[in-house]
Amino acid sequence: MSSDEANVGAGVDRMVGAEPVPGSAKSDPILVADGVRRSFGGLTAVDVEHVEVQRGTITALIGPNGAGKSTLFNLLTGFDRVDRGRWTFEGRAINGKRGHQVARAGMVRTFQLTKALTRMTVLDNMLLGAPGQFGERMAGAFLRPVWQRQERENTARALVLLERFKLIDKRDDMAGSLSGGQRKLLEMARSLMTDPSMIMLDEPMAGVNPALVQSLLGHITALRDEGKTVLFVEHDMDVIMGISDWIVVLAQGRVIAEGRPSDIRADQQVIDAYLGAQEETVETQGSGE
Ligand SMILES: Nc1ncnc2c1ncn2[C@@H]1O[C@H](COP(=O)(O)OP(=O)(O)OP(=O)(O)O)[C@@H](O)[C@H]1O
Repeated sequence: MSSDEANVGAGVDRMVGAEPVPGSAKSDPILVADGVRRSFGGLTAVDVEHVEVQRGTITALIGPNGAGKSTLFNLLTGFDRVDRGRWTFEGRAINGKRGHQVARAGMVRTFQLTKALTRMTVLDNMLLGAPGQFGERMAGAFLRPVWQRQERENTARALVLLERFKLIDKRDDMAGSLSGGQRKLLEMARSLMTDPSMIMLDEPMAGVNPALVQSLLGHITALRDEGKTVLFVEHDMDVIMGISDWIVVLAQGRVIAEGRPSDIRADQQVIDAYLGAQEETVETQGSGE
């Protein structure tokens, strides 16, 4: 099924009124970034003039290798520092905040290389993602009932999420024993421990076997359908075209195009900068076999 069948075919255009041009205004943006710039030595990795992400959509961030996608994710989520730029989340400025503060504000992210702690159990990995963890030692004896209640609530929430992501049978296994795809599921489940309104997924499908791809896709669309906003970086064009409401194309750190999947497919600049290059790569790989 093509994206347009999935999104428009179901009669749902979640991007009503949005113009397919770089920096276009959205009717209900959850994230708005302005003049975000990051250089490494002489290399400008990110130089985004203006971008808005519409609430309650799946927006894909695509672009060739080295386009600046991960760097932009790191900046927006407080895992790297900008040279300049400001951005708001839910109408509040969050530039300058650190990762945990951004998460507390309601925007969480996963990483390209999953950060599951391999020598901890699946359940303990989930609890690490829990909000406001008191330690027993830090809390002191008189606060013990408070943190015990919080721990019970966190564990209950973790178990519900593990059930949802079909990892419940693995809860006492070491995270290191999970397959690549299961680790992606664990990371997604863990990111939901704080009940965020926006989830940023960095290459959620990379290294995932085809059987789990469908399951991950189902989880991503389910999050959107619950009203959460998903921004994801991905290279697999079938996945991108299949689930995205909107696509933002980055090349050399700049937004060169934005639009619905059908706009992006027809955009000559995108084909030249990215899709053409992808096809060439596929052909080259094919001829080498
Ligand atoms: N910590 C760093 N130090 C120096 N250069 C960096 C650093 N992080 C990223 N870069 C450079 O910034 C540019 C953008 O990198 P980034 O990883 O953001 O691209 P990307 O679009 O995510 O690429 P890919 O699709 O390959 O993951 C690249 O040229 C990269 O080499």
